[in-house]
Amino acid sequence: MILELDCGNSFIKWRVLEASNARISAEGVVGSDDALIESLIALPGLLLTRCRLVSVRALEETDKLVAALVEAFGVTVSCAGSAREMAGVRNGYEEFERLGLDRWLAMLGAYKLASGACVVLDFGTAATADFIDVDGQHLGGFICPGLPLMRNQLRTHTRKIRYDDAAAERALERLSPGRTTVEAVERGCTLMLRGFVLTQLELARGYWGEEFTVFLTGGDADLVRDAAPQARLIPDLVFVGLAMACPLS
Ligand SMILES: Nc1ncnc2c1ncn2[C@@H]1O[C@H](COP(=O)(O)OP(=O)(O)OP(=O)(O)O)[C@@H](O)[C@H]1O
Ligand SMILES: CC(C)(CO)[C@@H](O)C(=O)NCCC(=O)O
Ligand SMILES: [K+]
Repeated sequence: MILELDCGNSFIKWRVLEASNARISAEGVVGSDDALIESLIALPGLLLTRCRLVSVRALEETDKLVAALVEAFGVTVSCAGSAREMAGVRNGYEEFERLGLDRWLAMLGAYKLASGACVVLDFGTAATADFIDVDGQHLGGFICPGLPLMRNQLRTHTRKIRYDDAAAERALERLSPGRTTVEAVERGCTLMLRGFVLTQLELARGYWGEEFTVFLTGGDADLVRDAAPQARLIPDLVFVGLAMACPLS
């Protein structure tokens, strides 16, 4: 069995694949290294042969996680690394190694699935956009605060914005102007993300007319789906790219 990990800034997304047919036999989202190891140990019949991971965390944090995996499961771990070019995609950053690896892998996956010009929109801790031309050239991208960061900035820097997660979820049943604080904040931030999507689509039309594919991914992608009805929602886009960057044969 193969363990795949996407280590973001807030969460670790994990899944276990059968080595023979690449079917997903278990998956989850956890908040810490310890929670990951616990979730995996709890799986009946787990026999890990390999592990591949992508991390946007600090090197020391990633090394610590790798060491914990080796210790707990005796597994060999491959980590995705930066590249100037891979699978037909050319990294557009001035310093290619500075581009976030989650963005890079999502781009590899997107370009493979689209076989043409595409925009990748990822909604996690940060919201990111990346543009890939029909010939695989990465034109660059944008990084903004995602919903969790926007919400937390408001909570942290104001005295009177306080509410719980359940209220936040209820507030998003509609997007009309809020009549309570929680509605005003949750709907306002959601509209910011939708505005972000619309702007990226406008930019893409400027480059390519209607000849491009839009990909949505990340934990909050669902919240912006209405803004891009033509988009392909691919929650595991980073994992698609991870398999390309870290082949196990
Ligand atoms: N099962 C889940 N556990 C945690 N968050 C979830 C879950 N499902 C959806 N989410 C949403 O996903 C968001 C987190 O996004 P995601 O997991 O893509 O990235 P992340 O690890 O926070 O950050 P990064 O962008 O660095 O990968 C949260 O704001 C939350 O609302
Ligand atoms: C932007 C995030 C936080 C999105 O997860 C990640 O891709 C990252 O840390 N990137 C490094 C900076 C950059 O991509 O320019
Ligand atoms: K991510």
